[in-house]
Amino acid sequence: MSPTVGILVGSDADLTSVEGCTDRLDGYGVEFEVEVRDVHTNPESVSEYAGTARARGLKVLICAAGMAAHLAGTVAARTDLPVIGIPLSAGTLGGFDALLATVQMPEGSPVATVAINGAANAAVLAAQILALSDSELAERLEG
Ligand SMILES: Nc1c(C(=O)O)ncn1[C@@H]1O[C@H](COP(=O)(O)O)[C@@H](O)[C@H]1O
Repeated sequence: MSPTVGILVGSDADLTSVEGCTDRLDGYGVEFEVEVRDVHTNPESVSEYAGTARARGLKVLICAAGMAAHLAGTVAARTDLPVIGIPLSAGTLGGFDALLATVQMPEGSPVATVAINGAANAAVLAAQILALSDSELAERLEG
């Protein structure tokens, strides 16, 4: 099956921070893909990913980044798919910078933001969204 959840992280160093998300999605039997895309060094690559996501069968996007975390907001500006943001603790401000950068989106481009390092809840939220049109997944979530 092709993935329904696309997970982007801003850096290779962030990959371990989304393991709580990928482990949960695995447990729910949800197919996902994980890619490293950095909007600061390669904004075109982030735009391309977000702009083609729906056509490639993705239904929910999850973006995790620390510090000046513009990744989720940029993705949200380029797609109508639901976007979940995971602010990561990194640098000197403990993730508060990433939290504000992720959550404070303008009207019309929401990012559903979980807690700092809240990777597991991002998976739960993504699965809940998918379960709206997938009764078998809904049953697995209840169980
Ligand atoms: N906030 C972003 C974005 C982005 O928003 O696209 N890309 C990387 N980063 C963050 O910068 C920090 C250092 O990244 P590097 O490891 O690439 O130097 C990480 O916390 C990453 O999430």
